[in-house]
Amino acid sequence: MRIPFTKMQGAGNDFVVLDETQQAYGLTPAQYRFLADRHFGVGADQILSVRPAPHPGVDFAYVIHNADGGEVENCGNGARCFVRFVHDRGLTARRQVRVQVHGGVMTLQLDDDGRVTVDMGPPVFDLPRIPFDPQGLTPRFVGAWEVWPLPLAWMGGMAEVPVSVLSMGNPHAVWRVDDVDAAPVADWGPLIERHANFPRRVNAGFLQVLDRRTARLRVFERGVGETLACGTGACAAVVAGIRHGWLDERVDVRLPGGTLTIAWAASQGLDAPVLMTGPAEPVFEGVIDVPDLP
Ligand SMILES: N[C@H](CCC[C@H](N)C(=O)O)C(=O)O
Repeated sequence: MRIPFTKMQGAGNDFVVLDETQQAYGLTPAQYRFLADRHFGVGADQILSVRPAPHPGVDFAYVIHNADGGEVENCGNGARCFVRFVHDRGLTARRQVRVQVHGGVMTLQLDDDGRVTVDMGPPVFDLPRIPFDPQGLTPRFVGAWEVWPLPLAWMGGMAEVPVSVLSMGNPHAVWRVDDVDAAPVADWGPLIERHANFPRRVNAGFLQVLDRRTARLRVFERGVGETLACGTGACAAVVAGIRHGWLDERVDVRLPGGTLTIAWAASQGLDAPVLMTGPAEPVFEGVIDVPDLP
């Protein structure tokens, strides 16, 4: 099947974007994996599908597949690229669009300077909705909020990682570390991602607080591995930092691929929406023959 696509990136988190507003390609997980493959396909962290609005309350549907072929609930950097894509292709004349994702409805605003602000909706802390199974774990409190001591089997022994858990439509575990450059992202990221207490796996964020308005972050993403940036991960890390009293309500998050600005007015209530601002750039367009893969 010959498919046109647009390659895009948001702070180095990269995507293959497909316009399925006129026709659905009906791709299989193996075909999504092919598109994401950096040697045999186009290469991307996620595949984003633009689809028709499923109901009058939104302008489009937004479907996301990780590089491993699995469909997921949300993608923050992808949302910024989404609105840039639909505007640049003339699928809408509006600079603000609402999209339906598994994780809910988001409002995307294409700013005059080319950056994009996304209303990501409120964070979710209800453990079963993350989902996180606390079985066998006893939390301790930092500030007014739990930290869960996650046991990791490592080098024949047991390590313990203190994580804050929440959902931004997709699951996140955030660990505050002293130095992200020295953090065991490659070794412990996969162990956290697939930990038994996360029934649908989890995105693992490694947060370093520089000051109350500046943080560094590395993310080992569920279904991908370490990426240059993770939008929902930056949101989750700032929410965790604010709840634990480490951060103010507006933070610049420095990721390896770029900086995102996250704002969460927690003083107005935990159901306040999280706002994310950052770049969204097209890289190239192309056409690719996707083999029949069951
Ligand atoms: N790996 C994530 C999906 C993409 C999230 C990330 N690329 C973002 O910008 O939010 C998950 O499995 O939940």
